Amino acid sequence: MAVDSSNTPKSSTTQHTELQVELVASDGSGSGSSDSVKRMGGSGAVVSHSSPSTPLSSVLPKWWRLAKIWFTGEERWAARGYAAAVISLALVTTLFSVHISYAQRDFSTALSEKDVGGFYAAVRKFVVIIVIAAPLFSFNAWVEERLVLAWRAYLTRRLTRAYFANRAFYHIQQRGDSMAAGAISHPTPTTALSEASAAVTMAATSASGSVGGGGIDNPDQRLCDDVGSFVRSSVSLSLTVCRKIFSCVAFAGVLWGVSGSLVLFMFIYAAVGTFVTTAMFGRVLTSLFYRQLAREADLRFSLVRVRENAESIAFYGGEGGERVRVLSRLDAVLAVAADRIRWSALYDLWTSVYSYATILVPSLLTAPRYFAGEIEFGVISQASFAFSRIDAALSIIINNLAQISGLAAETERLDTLIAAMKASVAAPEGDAGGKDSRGSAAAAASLLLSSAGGSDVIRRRTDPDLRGLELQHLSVITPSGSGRGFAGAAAKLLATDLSLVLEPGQSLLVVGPSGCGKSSLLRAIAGLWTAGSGTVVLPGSAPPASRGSVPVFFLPQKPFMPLGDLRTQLTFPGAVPAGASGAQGDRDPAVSTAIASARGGQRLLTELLERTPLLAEGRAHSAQGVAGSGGNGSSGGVAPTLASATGDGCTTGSAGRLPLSDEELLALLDDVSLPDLVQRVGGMDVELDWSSVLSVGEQQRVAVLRLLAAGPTLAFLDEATSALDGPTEGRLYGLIRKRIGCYVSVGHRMQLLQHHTHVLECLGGGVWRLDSSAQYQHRMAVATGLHP
Ligand SMILES: Nc1ncnc2c1ncn2[C@@H]1O[C@H](COP(=O)(O)OP(=O)(O)OP(=O)(O)O)[C@@H](O)[C@H]1O
Repeated sequence: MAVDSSNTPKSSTTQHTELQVELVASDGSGSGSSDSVKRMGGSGAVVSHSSPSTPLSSVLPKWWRLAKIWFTGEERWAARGYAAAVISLALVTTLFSVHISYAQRDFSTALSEKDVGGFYAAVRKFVVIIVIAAPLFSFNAWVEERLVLAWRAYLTRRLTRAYFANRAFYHIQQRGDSMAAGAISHPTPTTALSEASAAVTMAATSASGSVGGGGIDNPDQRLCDDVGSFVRSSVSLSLTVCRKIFSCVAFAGVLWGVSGSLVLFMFIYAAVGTFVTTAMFGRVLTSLFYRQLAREADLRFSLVRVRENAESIAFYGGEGGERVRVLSRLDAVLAVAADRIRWSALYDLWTSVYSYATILVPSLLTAPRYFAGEIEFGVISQASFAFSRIDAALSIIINNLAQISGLAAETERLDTLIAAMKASVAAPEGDAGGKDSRGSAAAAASLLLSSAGGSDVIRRRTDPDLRGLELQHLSVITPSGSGRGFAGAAAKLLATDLSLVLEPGQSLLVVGPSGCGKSSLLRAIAGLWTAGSGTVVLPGSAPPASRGSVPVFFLPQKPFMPLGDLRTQLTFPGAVPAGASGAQGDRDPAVSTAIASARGGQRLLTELLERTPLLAEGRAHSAQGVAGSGGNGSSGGVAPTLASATGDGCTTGSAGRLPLSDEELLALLDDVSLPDLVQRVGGMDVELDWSSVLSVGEQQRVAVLRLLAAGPTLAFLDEATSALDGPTEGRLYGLIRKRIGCYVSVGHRMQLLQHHTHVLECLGGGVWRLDSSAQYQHRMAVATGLHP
């Protein structure tokens, strides 16, 4: 073990106290809105404000950006085929409508003239048209539904994959979400207009997706509900526009034949109506949709949290507080709903007045010519029909404003989700965005680092020959101005110029007071945080001919139990069920390329896409993957191995690992003192809510089993045995010592000392000290007076 002397406290230059710089929250959503935080009257809760709600016209380019993901992706021919089919059907059905108008005209004229023969001829014509048109109309509806389904499936898959690429889910969560306190506050406006402006302002919060720290609210809801509604509304509105255009052209011809002045009047009337409608209701309804989506997601999230933490809440007796919190979120939903009802009523009143006027106009304008004997009776009804069709076409915004507003809100929310994913590629440290977009937070971080003598990104690389760990002048700072509850928080220097080399056979225990930065050091090594400077060098490939064989494996503080059977728990993150839809190929780089356009993202996403087929093929093909994984070690950049780190394990793509047989798993269960687990739960294939049925200590033993199964070159354990009794912890460390060549643990218990060769102690203010275990023990004994 080698250590740079600058890490010892004797250096006076490093004896500074905690450096703190006040940071201003910046917007990492990429939406470009500027945030400020204000205290709203009445509720007293903190609300994040940003620029006024986006006008509808600026949503169109964002909508197209989202729409073209499908239309230019790998399913583009299917997408375009569907689009061509529904547009053609819309055209055909419009032509049928024109025919129906002529049939109606003959029908009415025959009736008024008591022409029996003409009447039955018109009825026959009408029946023929309906017999052909009815199946066409329902076929049209069927194709439309299929299109919605195919588009939604594609878009959800693409966004979900991007959500998991480059750990976007982690960075987005780190940047904070709407569950921050201010998200549920509600203004108490006194007039309809102030309500409207409050709605607009509140909407901007969700529009930028930013609440107090540049994060986005409820990404899960965006992936599930918003994608579905976006697709449905897009299809329905696009088709409505197509139909309206066809109908406008077709019926304008019909109406022009009856009265040119009617056509002229129609256009002027519709233009004035559209202007008044969008000016009066456009922004308000759109912003109310934003608020509604965000508040409903908040309510659902608060209930999910209660379900996930049911036992802790019950132990604390915290149900009273939780009930109030859930009900306050319900109040926020209801308040938005009440606003919407009020504005919808006004909007309905306006559209009714507008529409009723159009019923009278055609009769008023054509009746004098009928009375003069210039036109027959049927022409009046045909003119009314054509007039109503053109009116419907020209009043598309007036009649569909509610749906347009909803689509605008969903477009904005998906657009900011993609922007947040891009930011994860550009600035994976969980900071408030890329270098350029970080604004004052970045400036403050740079200031902090310049005092620590660094750049502002921790570099990581792999060395195929390395069997241990190397830290070169590592400085780590917290992601500032980000994260839940960290909005505007001061950046904190956790390590300054830390250098060490850990060799095979050596092990390091990281100790220090709570909150000094032990786990954060592991976060920096794992690449979850990159704010800081220096270089982390990690093993690039697994030891030859070893079992599961991954170079590096992390066990986090909180064991993660995925959904699935017991085998999935034991082999996580190694096994992806064969044929699992989540692992289906998604090789078109549309979304991924968009996201990856930021610095370095392309390579990571390409790696992800390349690995996917193997993941999809699962256990059956994983043996071949081992052979392929030999070349994973690269000497520059972030190792693919680490790029996929999540949950308990950070392993080389799971495809690179040999599947474990049940016998091997049983033997490992025996090793980690869980010999009867399989029998107790009813078999390897049983699916349970594992985090509820297993004690925390049992979950930690399962996590250690995963580590032993992976057999990495280098392992990191962050208080991974903290819930275990002393003897069990000792037994597990005995196994780890035997089977893992090199490991780093974070822990508080003195008995862990005997399982480690070295100790890295955090002294605070970014200063660390490295000792051998014996030296450390001696120092402690002297400090506590046990040793002279
Ligand atoms: N996402 C974050 N954003 C900003 N600061 C953070 C974030 N996560 C942790 N911190 C802060 O970084 C500091 C170090 O946290 P860390 O989790 O590394 O502490 P630790 O030494 O492992 O503590 P413990 O022994 O209690 O687990 C703490 O002050 C913590 O509040």
